[in-house]
Amino acid sequence: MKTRALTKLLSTTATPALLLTDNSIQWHNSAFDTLAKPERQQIEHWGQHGHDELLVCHGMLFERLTADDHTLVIASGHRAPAQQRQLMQALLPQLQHGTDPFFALPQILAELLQWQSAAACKHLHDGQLSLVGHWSDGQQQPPRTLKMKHSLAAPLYDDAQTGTRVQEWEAEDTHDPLLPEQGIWLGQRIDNANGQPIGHLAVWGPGPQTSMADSIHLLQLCADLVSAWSPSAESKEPPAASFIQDRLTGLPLRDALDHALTTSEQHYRNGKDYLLALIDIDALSEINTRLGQQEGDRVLCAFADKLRHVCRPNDQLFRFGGDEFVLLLPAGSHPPPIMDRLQQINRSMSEQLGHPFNASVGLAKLDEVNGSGDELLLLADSRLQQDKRTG
Ligand SMILES: Nc1nc2c(ncn2[C@@H]2O[C@H](COP(=O)(O)OP(=O)(O)OP(=O)(O)O)[C@@H](O)[C@H]2O)c(=O)[nH]1
Repeated sequence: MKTRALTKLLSTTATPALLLTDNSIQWHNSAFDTLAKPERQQIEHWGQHGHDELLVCHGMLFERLTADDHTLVIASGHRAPAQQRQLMQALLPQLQHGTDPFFALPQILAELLQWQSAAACKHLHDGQLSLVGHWSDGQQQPPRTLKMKHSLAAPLYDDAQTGTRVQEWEAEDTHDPLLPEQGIWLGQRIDNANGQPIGHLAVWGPGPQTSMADSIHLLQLCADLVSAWSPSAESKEPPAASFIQDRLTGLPLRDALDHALTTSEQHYRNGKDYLLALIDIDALSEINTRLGQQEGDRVLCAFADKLRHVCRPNDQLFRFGGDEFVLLLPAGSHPPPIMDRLQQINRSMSEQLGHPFNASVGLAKLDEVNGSGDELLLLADSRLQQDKRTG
């Protein structure tokens, strides 16, 4: 069990959580601290030695999840403990493997709450939504960009007070391209730690097979989890979006990358490592000449969109120059499978464009260059040139 991922995820949730390793307390969140001492002792003792499967304490229901030498004790409330447990069991392994929660959650939510469809969107610039995860009729659907004004979710972003919205619709009421003729839609906005909307979750279909209250409850819990997982909860760095963005792709540019590299150098000195991927579209000049500048622009935008979709909350993406992009990713003990993801993007770009597409890549880690951001870029560039030569 990756305890660091777990503790990060649960640190800001409002319900108490406690992690025991070899039967002694390794970590607890601040909600656990707010309980009276006898209650804390009761929960700890039950976590270590209790025979009952569940514990009711302080009006909450506590459950244990055990793996290897670790026991995670979490309060789940009375309403939907089994669903919360299933949610965590489905979501945590995906997060530990570096899957973006926006990609993973729709399938989990649709199956758990038995809705026909579910989606998770990130809020982009210029009134656009990036549909990252979309589960419909038992299948994962491809990611795409949507116009906010056509989405039933638009009021969630207009009115900061209303984070949750339920709506019945009929075909004539909406231009939302995701929705069938009629049904019920439930949406939940996701705010970051500063209260700014970063996206939303939605489920829809003929109606919930389980109770609507359970669906609302679980969507709200997921929004809290995604918010806790997002980088702004712990980082005081200005987001890349505070730099001027590229007008074509909406991505931050070279100055934002320079800033991010300086920040990475500082984190490196505190023991964190980073992986940089320098990515260059092959033969864009040929596409421009053969198919026109507009097609070249379309290729750049589509590629930027696809790269955006594979970014996890802590990953950063930049347009580095004409046809070059940079992905800067925190690199823990399990490096993200970035080569696999880029190969998938190459394949889906070729399918989408109807002509062959390839982007070459050079990868380098900060610890290979003793923590120097400039040298990190140089090393990634020399590997990119090598990749171009060898194909
Ligand atoms: N359509 C379009 N083209 C661009 C833009 N920015 C740069 N380019 C083009 O990208 C091409 C980059 O040229 P090169 O660096 O030689 O790259 P390439 O043709 O992709 O060739 P290789 O990278 O060697 O495979 C040039 O033709 C630029 O005009 C843009 O915003 N839109």
